[in-house]
Formats: sequence, C-alpha cells, structure tokens
Amino acid sequence: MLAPDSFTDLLALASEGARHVEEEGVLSLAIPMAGGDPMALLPRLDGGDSFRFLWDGAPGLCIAASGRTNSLELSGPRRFELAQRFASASLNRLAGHGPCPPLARPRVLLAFGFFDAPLEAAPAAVPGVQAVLPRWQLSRHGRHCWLRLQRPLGGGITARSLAEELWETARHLERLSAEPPQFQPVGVALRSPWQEHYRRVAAQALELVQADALQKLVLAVRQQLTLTTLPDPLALLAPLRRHQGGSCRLLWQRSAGSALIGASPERLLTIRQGQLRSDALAGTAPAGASAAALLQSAKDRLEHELVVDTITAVLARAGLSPRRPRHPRLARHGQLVHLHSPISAALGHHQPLAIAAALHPTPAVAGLPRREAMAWLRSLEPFERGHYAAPIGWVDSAGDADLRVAIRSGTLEGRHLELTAGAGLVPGSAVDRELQEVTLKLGVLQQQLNLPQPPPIAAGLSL
Ligand SMILES: C=C(O[C@H]1C=CC=C(C(=O)O)[C@@H]1O)C(=O)O
Repeated sequence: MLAPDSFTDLLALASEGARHVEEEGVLSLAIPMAGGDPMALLPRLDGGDSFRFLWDGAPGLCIAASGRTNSLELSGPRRFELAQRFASASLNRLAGHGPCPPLARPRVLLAFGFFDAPLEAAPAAVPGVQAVLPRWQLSRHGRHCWLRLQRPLGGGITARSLAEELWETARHLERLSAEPPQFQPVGVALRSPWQEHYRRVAAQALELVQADALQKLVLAVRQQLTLTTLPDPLALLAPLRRHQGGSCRLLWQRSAGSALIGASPERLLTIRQGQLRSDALAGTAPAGASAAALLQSAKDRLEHELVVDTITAVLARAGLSPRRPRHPRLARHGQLVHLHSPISAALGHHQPLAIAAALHPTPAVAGLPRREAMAWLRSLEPFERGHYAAPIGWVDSAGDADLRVAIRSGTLEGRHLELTAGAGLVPGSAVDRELQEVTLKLGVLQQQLNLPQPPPIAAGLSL
C-alpha cells in the first residue's frame, strides 16, 4: 500500500507496523495531505518539546519538523561517524513505514558546529553535532504533501492512538492551510561595530597569505543586533523566500529561546539515488551590470579554483571519480553574484556523512592548508563560529542526503540576533575590498530579513 487514503487503511498499516516494533523501536506512519505550506504550518506542529526545523527549498523540497523522538548531541573528532551511526540505527529501527515517495521518507535531521567542539563546554554552546529523528515531519514538493508521525509505543501510546493522532492532525492542518502567516515587522535598536577589529586581523591574515604561510583564509565577522521586539524566527525567515529564491532557507531551533536562521546558497553535498553533487562557491560581486567582470577577476578566479581543486581532490582521495566543469559560471543569490562550479560523482558504497566529514570545511569557508587555516581562524576571529559555515540538513531512509553550508545565516537568542559573514583572502586581496565584501553580505542579509537597513549597501559598491 503506497498511500493509506482512508483511516481504515492507516489503522491496518499501524497495526501491522506495531507487530514489528522492536525494543526501543519507533512506529513511523505517514499519509498524504492536501495542500499545506510547511513554513506556515510549522507553528501548528506540536512535537511535545521546543525543537523545530525548517528546510525551505521551495519550489523544491520543503520540510517542517518538530519534537525529538530520538536525538543525539556530541562533540569531538568522530562526530560525523557517530552521527552517521545514529542516523542509520534510528532509521533502520523504524517500523510501519512502507514504500512511499522520496519526499515522504523518514529523515534524520542534522546540524553540525563549524569546529569539532566548542571552545567552552557551556550549555548554550553549539555542540559538534546535533541529530534528531523528529516526532512530526511535514514535507512538500510541488503539489504533493505528506505528514509523518513517529513515536515509540507504550505509556498509553498504541498503534490506534498514533493512527488517530496522525489522521486528525492531517485533517486539522488541511483546514488551516489557506491561512497566510501573519508576521509583524521588527526594528533594530542597536548594531555592534566590528570594522576596526576586522581591519587589524584581515591585515594580519593577508600578511600570512602573502608570506605563503597560508594559501587562503576565509575570515569572518560577526555583527550583534539588538531587535526592538522579540521576533518569531519564522517571521525573520519568511521574507527570504521572496528575496533568496535559489537558496535553501533554514531554521534549526534547539530550544525555545535559541535558533539558527539563514538562506544558504551553498551545497556541501546532495545525494540522490547514488549520485553526489557538491558546490564550489567562492568569488563575490554585487548583482548588476558589472557582475560578469567576476569571471575575469584573477583574484576571484584564484579564490574559486582553490575550492574546486580541493573538493575534487578530496572526492578523488575517497575513491570517487569527480566531474567538474572547465570554467565556473555566475550564480545569482539575491543581490549577490558568485562564481559557481557544480562538482558531481557516483557515490559508490560510501556513506553520506563519511563524505561530508572529508569535505568539511571546504576552502570556501575555512582556508588552505585546512588544518593551519582552522587554527588561525580560532586565534584571529574574536567569537565562536558555532553553526556559521557548518553543514546542516538531513539523511533519509533510502540513503539520500542533503547538507547545506550555513552561510548567510545568524543566530537568534531572544531579542539578540548575531549575523556572521566571511570573505576569502588570497594573494591579491586588499583589506578594504574584503571589508566592503563582508559589509555587503551583512547588509544584504539584513535587507532580506526585512530588517531596517544600515547605511546604504550595494548601490555603487564595487568589489
Ligand atoms: C564565507 C562566505 O561566503 C563564501 C561563499 C561564497 C563566496 C565567498 C567569497 O567570495 O569569499 C565565500 O567563499 C560567507 O558568505 O560568509
């Protein structure tokens, strides 16, 4: 039975699934739904705790999820391997989920930190990885929409109660679907300065690349914004759909008061039916008539080539046969244009997170050589990167996966929003131009979050 389309069918599926639930196993049921926008419906999915996730690739795949049925949080150099093990075990132990279209498959959701471990093990620090098998998963692609519910049986939860909860929630959400989300505009009371410190450390980083101690360093800045009201993170994300069409809009809400939001233009890896794709994205200009000059800029081409070469070499070292385009193309993301090279390969027998471990962090967000660059980032950047530039996404029960790089992002803690943006320094870079580039990236992000603008951006800015 591909799609249970009556309650009787669903109940039969649930009862059959319940017979196969092992100890600590979870019953996972899904049904198709009419309509429904995951972004608008996420607040209506009560997962029993404060975890919420949104993956908004509209017009492609959108997923809203809430509640933790199983979860993992840990730090350390084995985080990718242990997250893969957790994901495979959680997905293999699900009972009740039969064949379903790819969009409806059960998924383990993943948010990594940029570094293996935070510098300080404070409770609010971002751990090396968080992995969640959610209670609710609402997924949509085109006109197709499915709702999935996953819970362990016992303690009053039976196959019947689960089937009823899923059926009734789907009908309830269908009735709500037409309601557009209502969001109030948010103001900015305060913006922290970052420019002076950046100038100093960027000059230091530039000396390192000019002296050949590093080939490239992607130095980031962080701006703290104090907002005038307490915003719903979804309120900040909603406008990005309009402004950042080609990106994937992301929300990772670990607890009620803390959320990562962003619109990532960069794919660390996507796996579909055994085919892998990774994006080399580096080299930036404001969108406009002069953006095509990026293709002729020696400094941007070098910055980009280092990323393409590294991704290709990492995949080849893992035993894959990567294909790369001969020349980069221009990719527009909102008001920014980047050099872009999609790299693809057949995945073979590899597990998605083993490849992610080898790829992260690419020189689009860290530098070269990787180990030295990471150490310099820790000493030059005056903040914890946390989720910034780290992989976030999902793996599903058939081995498909999608991990985006959390750039063009920020974290929201109550009324405090921290935005982070970086730019690659290579021989030929100039501190002033890099400062303009990160200013532009921060400004564009604020504009896209519908926040009032800092002093004019983009117009007339040539990088
Ligand atoms: C590290 C960031 O962007 C990367 C992706 C595209 C272009 C980049 C650049 O031109 O420096 C960066 O490599 C960021 O936006 O924070």
